[in-house]
Amino acid sequence: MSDDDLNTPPTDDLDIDGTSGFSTDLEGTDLGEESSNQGLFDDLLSGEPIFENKEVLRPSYTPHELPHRNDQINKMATILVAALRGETPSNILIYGKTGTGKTASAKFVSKELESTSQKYSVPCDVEYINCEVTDTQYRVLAQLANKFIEKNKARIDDKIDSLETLLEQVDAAGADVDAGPAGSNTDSTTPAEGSGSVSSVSSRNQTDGKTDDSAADTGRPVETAGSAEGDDTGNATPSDSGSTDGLSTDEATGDQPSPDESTVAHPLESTPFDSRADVVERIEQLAADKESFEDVPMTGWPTDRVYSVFFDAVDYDERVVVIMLDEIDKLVEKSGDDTLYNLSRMNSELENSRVSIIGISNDLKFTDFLDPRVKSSLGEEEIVFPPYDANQLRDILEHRSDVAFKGGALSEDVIPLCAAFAAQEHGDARRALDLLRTAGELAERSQAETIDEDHVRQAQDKIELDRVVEVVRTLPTQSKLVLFAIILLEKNGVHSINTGEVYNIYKRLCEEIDADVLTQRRVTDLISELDMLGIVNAVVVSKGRYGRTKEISLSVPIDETEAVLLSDSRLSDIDDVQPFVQARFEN
Ligand SMILES: Nc1ncnc2c1ncn2[C@@H]1O[C@H](COP(=O)(O)OP(=O)(O)OP(=O)(O)O)[C@@H](O)[C@H]1O
Repeated sequence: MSDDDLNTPPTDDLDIDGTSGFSTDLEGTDLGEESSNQGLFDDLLSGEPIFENKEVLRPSYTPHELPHRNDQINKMATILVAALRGETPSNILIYGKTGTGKTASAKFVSKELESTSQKYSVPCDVEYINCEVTDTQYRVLAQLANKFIEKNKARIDDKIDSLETLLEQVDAAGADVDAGPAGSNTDSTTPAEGSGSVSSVSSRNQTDGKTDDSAADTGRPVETAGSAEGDDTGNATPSDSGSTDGLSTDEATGDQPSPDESTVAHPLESTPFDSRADVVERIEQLAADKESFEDVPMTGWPTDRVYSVFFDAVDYDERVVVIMLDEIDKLVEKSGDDTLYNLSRMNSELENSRVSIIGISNDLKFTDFLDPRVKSSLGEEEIVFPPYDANQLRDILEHRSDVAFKGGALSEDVIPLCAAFAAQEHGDARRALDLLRTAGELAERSQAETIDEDHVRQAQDKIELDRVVEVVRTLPTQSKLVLFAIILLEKNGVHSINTGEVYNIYKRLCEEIDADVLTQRRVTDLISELDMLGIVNAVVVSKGRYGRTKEISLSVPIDETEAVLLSDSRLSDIDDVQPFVQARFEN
């Protein structure tokens, strides 16, 4: 706390009626009782809002429809349907430029997969990881381990609930249950029936050593009671066992009541349990399993321990697991291909479950850095997402704008223009949606009644500037120094800047802030990188017998870029830059 802070009276002491010295700040403001505010926001609210629901234009919104992605979505579904048949789906590599709907389509398909798997009670889990955020093997495995532990615990709770209901039914039947089913209960429905957890009572952890042939074990989809609408996927086939209780009658042991003895089944009859004690023992064992799960901390364990916890968590139950690794190239770039290697060889060791990987990337080149075995395993199936053209982008925007804007808020040429701008970039739907949203915001800010072409052009400039600011802000210091040298030259009216001139000023700047001085060759590379980022334009020109040289010019607004550079605390130490420019002809 500063001295000033200490001298500031607590707000409770503020005397707004003007009797104390602190009232001056509030002079002229009307805080009268009849009006609790002064309409600061009223004016802004009074304009007819342009947006009906702005959220649908934000990147976080998941659309229900994805026009122009049917082929890719169908291909993914055709591969992943294997999971619903209890088989291991091939691994999939999805690639395409940014904003081509890869993530949105993959998430859409995985949602459908999970809901269909619930419908047919086929255990299938999809886990999504964004490798730009979770970018080390440790973090990926830890995150997956914890997610599966959570799922296992939830499943155990369901199983225990189901078994406790079974116990209640056994008790209600009131027979000599330890002697086997007596057939005296009045409720013919076992708790597992229609509970949606058909696989639950029949896990590999059964202590009685019995197996059941429920769908969960064979992987065949079984309709649960209440969800037997039939096969609307055209792919999954409901169980033909004719038994929907998931607990095979083969398991029932003990004295089977003969049909004439009783027409009502005992609660334990079609279960793997012989007695009440068996059920109690199973509940205790499940509770002990749950207790034994230990969450992985986000740092600190040896990686092989994390892997082994993850492995056990996945293998705890019979299921097909689909692991979706978005921005998979970032993971490989940051921490190599160990994670992918470990994930892709898991299936040969798993006993109960099967793992399939979906990798999503903007850039196929990352596969060059993969071990050939990982590369061929990961790329079993490849799905390409081509860029959208202007017409497709127009459709996408039209779908969203119906919900996003008030009727009549868009003038006719707005959507075609947004689509055309985004198509010029690289067919990026995210960019198109950003443009439309920003144009709407600019129109709203200027209290216009409709969004017009001008708002779209302003939005394009604003987005471009935001991009430049972000790129420049996150450059490494050395690149910032090179860029600063180019800016200084341009500001001093130097045209056709060459690498030697940039290098001389760059060296002076380095000395000024005590930074390492790189070689001219390295600085030439940094200039090429700035060129690739679209911040400078560097063209090689031939100087006849003097050889070839690069002519460099700035491609971004000079003042804004300089301001961003000077907001870096190291560069802001450079006081008087004028003398540096004199250095450009020195060697
Ligand atoms: N066909 C489409 N229909 C509707 N919206 C779409 C479509 N394709 C993409 N979008 C929207 O565009 C935005 C970007 O899509 P998405 O995140 O799926 O792209 P991506 O290819 O994964 O990009 P990146 O590689 O940068 O992650 C999202 O808001 C998404 O909802």
